[in-house]
Amino acid sequence: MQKAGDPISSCQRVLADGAKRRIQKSCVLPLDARPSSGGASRLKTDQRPPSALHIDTPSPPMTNLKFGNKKLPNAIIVGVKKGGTRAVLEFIRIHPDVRAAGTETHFFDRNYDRGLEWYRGLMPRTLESQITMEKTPSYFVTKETPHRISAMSRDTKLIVVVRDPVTRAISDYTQTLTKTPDLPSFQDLAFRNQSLGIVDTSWNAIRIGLYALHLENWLRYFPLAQIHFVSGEPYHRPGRGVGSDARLPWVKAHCHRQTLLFQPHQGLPLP
Ligand SMILES: Nc1ncnc2c1ncn2[C@@H]1O[C@H](COP(=O)(O)OS(=O)(=O)O)[C@@H](OP(=O)(O)O)[C@H]1O
Repeated sequence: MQKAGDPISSCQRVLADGAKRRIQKSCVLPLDARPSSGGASRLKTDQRPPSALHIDTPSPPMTNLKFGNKKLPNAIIVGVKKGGTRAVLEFIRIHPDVRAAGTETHFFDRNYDRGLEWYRGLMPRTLESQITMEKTPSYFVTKETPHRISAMSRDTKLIVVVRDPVTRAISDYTQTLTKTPDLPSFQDLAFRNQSLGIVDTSWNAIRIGLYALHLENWLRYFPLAQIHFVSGEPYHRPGRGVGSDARLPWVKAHCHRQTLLFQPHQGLPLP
């Protein structure tokens, strides 16, 4: 693995050229893990001098190669919805030893009946040394999920991205509002009695933010040490959360600040 002080690597140059992350990650593949190329059809491998094996054989485009196997995730971002989970996953997966499912699988809450092989099929191919991840924020508040994940593997690392529950609720409400424009106001939904200030904790946008309540369910199946909590707050400031985040030192190690491009208004690294 590259050290923080190393000069710019070929991987970083690829990133600087604007190539896709998939190519960037291929930079770190050990030579002995690369499959032999299609040049063998012209000359049998055992007829060739050993020195020529890697020199005069044209390589197929890297994007056409399939490395490794699909594995069940070692780590899952289980929540919380609107906590900044996408940003955290995108920053973590900059690390060349991490590969993640592109979309939310919802396996443990909506698709459990499809079985583990279906779930495995959604995962990216990884080498032995690489970590497989996925994120589905609704897992955190789904009663069955902790038990189901522990049945898959009790060693699964869990990541929970938390955010101020009030701003989280507003973010959640705003998203719903875009799909349902005639939704009652936030205040109408948030309070059971506005004049007495009694909050309606049964409203989903509020209920999701009762982190301690949901956590109790997880602690029945996983020790606290296996659950990693991340504050999503730094990720909510455009342009922050990467170079300045001491918890993600590998981001600095693998990417020069200048090569990390940001989506305007959001701050996610470009795919
Ligand atoms: N760096 C960065 N890039 C992009 N978006 C960021 C980032 N940091 C935080 N956010 C804010 O996180 C909110 C979305 O959270 P999630 O990714 O967990 O949403 S979801 O549950 O997957 O729908 C959503 O919050 P709101 O804007 O308040 O709705 C995003 O703006």
